Amino acid sequence: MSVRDSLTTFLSNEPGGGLDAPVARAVLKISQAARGLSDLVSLGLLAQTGLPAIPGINGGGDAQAELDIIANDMMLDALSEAPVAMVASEELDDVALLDTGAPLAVAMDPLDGSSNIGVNMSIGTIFGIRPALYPMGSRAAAVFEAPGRAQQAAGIIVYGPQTSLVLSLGRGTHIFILDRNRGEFVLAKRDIQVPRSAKEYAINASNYRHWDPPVRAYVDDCVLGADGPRGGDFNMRWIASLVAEAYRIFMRGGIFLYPGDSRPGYRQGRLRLLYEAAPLAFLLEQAGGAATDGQTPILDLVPSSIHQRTPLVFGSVEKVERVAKYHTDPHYSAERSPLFGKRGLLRA
Ligand SMILES: O=P(O)(O)OC[C@H]1O[C@](O)(COP(=O)(O)O)[C@@H](O)[C@@H]1O
Ligand SMILES: [Mg+2]
Ligand SMILES: [Mg+2]
Repeated sequence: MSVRDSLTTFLSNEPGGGLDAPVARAVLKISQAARGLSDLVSLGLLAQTGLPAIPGINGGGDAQAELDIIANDMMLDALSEAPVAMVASEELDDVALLDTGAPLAVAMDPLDGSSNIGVNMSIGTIFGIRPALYPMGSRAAAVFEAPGRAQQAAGIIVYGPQTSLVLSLGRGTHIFILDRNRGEFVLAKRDIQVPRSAKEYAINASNYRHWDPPVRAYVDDCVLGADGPRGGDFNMRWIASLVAEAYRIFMRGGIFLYPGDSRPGYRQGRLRLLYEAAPLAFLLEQAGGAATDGQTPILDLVPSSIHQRTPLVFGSVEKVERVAKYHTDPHYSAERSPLFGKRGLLRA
């Protein structure tokens, strides 16, 4: 395999059946839908405001933009031509049944970062593919009530200046770029590794007052920079598009946090375990990075419902581990900064 091989060539060389393997067929169908979606996004016709043509609320409880609904329909149409038994989508209340005897189940966020549609910023698609294994007679949703480690493949597609696919079939994480002249995704980087050291952190800092003390302490120390216990300065980034933040972290390292907070409905954060956090965690672990809910690896968590939320911390391993220490080790969350006194009061 060489850089510039097509996704089709890449998949045909994968062990376990090449292009005939169910996972390869599902990935190809998703990539074809993504090509169509990329064209639609780049035309901008649905992006004037990002507001919904027909106002609606999705299965996850968020307002839907027209493009959210179109992306969902395009992905579902594509998956109905793949060996997929069922789909759990951010845009559907319940699991959609396709070919019920087929071997795969797909969880997806058809369009992530949709608040960015109207402002011409990167948005994306997130998907995780797992075996459609469930005891006879149980609900279809039970198939998704298994840890993220059950995934066989996962990917994100970023519709940005480039349309990029970050893909793992469980043997490393690879980047493909949509080559519009060839009309297909081509391999751009094989076996990427999340850089270990980086000076960027990403968090929606407007929620500072709602965070728990360990998260405040971590961010306080980043803000203190060279004057604090970290002994060096940081940059902060917030795009409000999970796929775009993730792509930057795959390229440059760093850390992303969307913690639980004290706002009503945000105790478990904002992001969804099954179709946002778990696929990303799969890609990150395959690229030498890490993803937790603050302490526990995301891939060990079992969703109890398809739209369950989770706090999410991901990026370079050492940084993610450091955040966990702020939750468990008083040495990290206290005494190491001039803000100690304030923190002590907060924790009391
Ligand atoms: O507006 P906030 O609270 O900063 O949240 C931003 C987060 O919400 C999301 O937009 C949620 O995804 P959806 O757009 O698929 O609902 C993430 O992409 C992003 O990280
Ligand atoms: Mg999303
Ligand atoms: Mg979405």
